[in-house]
Amino acid sequence: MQITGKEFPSTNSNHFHRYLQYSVSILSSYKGQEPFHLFLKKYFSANRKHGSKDRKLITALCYNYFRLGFGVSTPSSQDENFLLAVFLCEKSSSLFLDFFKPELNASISLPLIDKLKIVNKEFNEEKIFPFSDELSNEINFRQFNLSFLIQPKLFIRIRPGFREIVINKIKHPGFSFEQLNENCIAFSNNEKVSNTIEIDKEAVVQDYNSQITLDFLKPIIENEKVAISIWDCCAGSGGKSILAFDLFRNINITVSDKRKSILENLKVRFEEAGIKNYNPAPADLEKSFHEIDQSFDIIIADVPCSGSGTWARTPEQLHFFKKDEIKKYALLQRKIVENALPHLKNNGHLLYVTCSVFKKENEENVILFQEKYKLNLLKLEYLKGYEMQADTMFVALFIKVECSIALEA
Ligand SMILES: C[S@@+](CC[C@H](N)C(=O)[O-])C[C@H]1O[C@@H](n2cnc3c(N)ncnc32)[C@H](O)[C@@H]1O
Repeated sequence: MQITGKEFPSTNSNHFHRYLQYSVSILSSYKGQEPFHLFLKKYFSANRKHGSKDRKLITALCYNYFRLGFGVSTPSSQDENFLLAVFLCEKSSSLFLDFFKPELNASISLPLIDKLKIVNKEFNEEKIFPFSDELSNEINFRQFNLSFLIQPKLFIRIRPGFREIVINKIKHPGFSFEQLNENCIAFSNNEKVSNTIEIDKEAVVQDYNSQITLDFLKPIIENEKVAISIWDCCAGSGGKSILAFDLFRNINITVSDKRKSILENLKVRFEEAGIKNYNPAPADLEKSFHEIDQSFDIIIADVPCSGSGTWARTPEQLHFFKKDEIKKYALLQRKIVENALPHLKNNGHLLYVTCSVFKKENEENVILFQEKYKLNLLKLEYLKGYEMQADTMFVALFIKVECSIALEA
């Protein structure tokens, strides 16, 4: 959403002031208790006075504000910070900014690097992300910080057999899109692709890097003559499992998750996707569990995590995430892997995935898995989304060399 100001019902100065007041008041009542988009949805349904243009503008003002993270150097009023955020995060001339700060609006279309020089007394981009001491050394700190000032793209993955149909559909209504590889299309985040494409049947909405998380499994599965058994043990609504079905024909898949409700979503998505042959089972891997009594060739552990590699999509997390949660996630991830491992065959593979940039959840867990669980690390990689308006993910592939944890009877 661009705040050009053309969308304002009038250019009356009262209007501009009111938008700022609404946004300040919304942010003062938001304490990070739920994702900001859900909070806004509730606010707008309780405040019917805001029409659709108001809603878009207030939403954009608030998200831009969150994008500043901890970068504001000098104490200034919240109004000033909202205007600074419009200047840094928007790309084209804004009547709104022009009203309050015409001198900044005159430079709004400059490259980000030049805009940062203009406001270098008020804003330090190296302070946007507040957890630098927890960040993996693999992540380029400056680029990662700058990525928060730019809204990530929306990505879809075209499903097998639907390429022509999807490309024709998105060409016709004049969507602006970029084809990144055979199956991956990027849109600006405002494009309403779900009105045009049959989501989950023809294409899935899936981040660019999420689309390549299973590439490490290709050499293991592709040349196998017999069917490979896979357990997607934190399956959520099934993004990785649908990807596995689309990539590999010779697999049997079991999906589980702690939340029964998300498995219901998975079932709906699988139905849309035409996937019938799978075993669903709720299983909380933090505890010992009895719902799964089989051993698998491959376990995909796309574990719950801080999500810090996706915070450019949810920049409110920069303000509300608590550092001590990183350790809690790292411990939960260990527990999940520990409880899943007895169900991995000897010489079977564990694919460990997070969307975190924190070393505790990634490299440090990888070290622990090797030492404590006798897994051999084959490969690891950060899939760096901050360079391309996508999510950043971490993937590590292990092989189980000996049965160190016995399967419960
Ligand atoms: C990163 S999400 C999975 C995303 C999913 N694989 C996808 O690609 O769409 C992590 C999932 O782990 C699940 N989870 C959290 N705690 C768990 C636990 N103790 N046992 C099993 N699953 C858990 C969450 O419900 C969530 O759906």
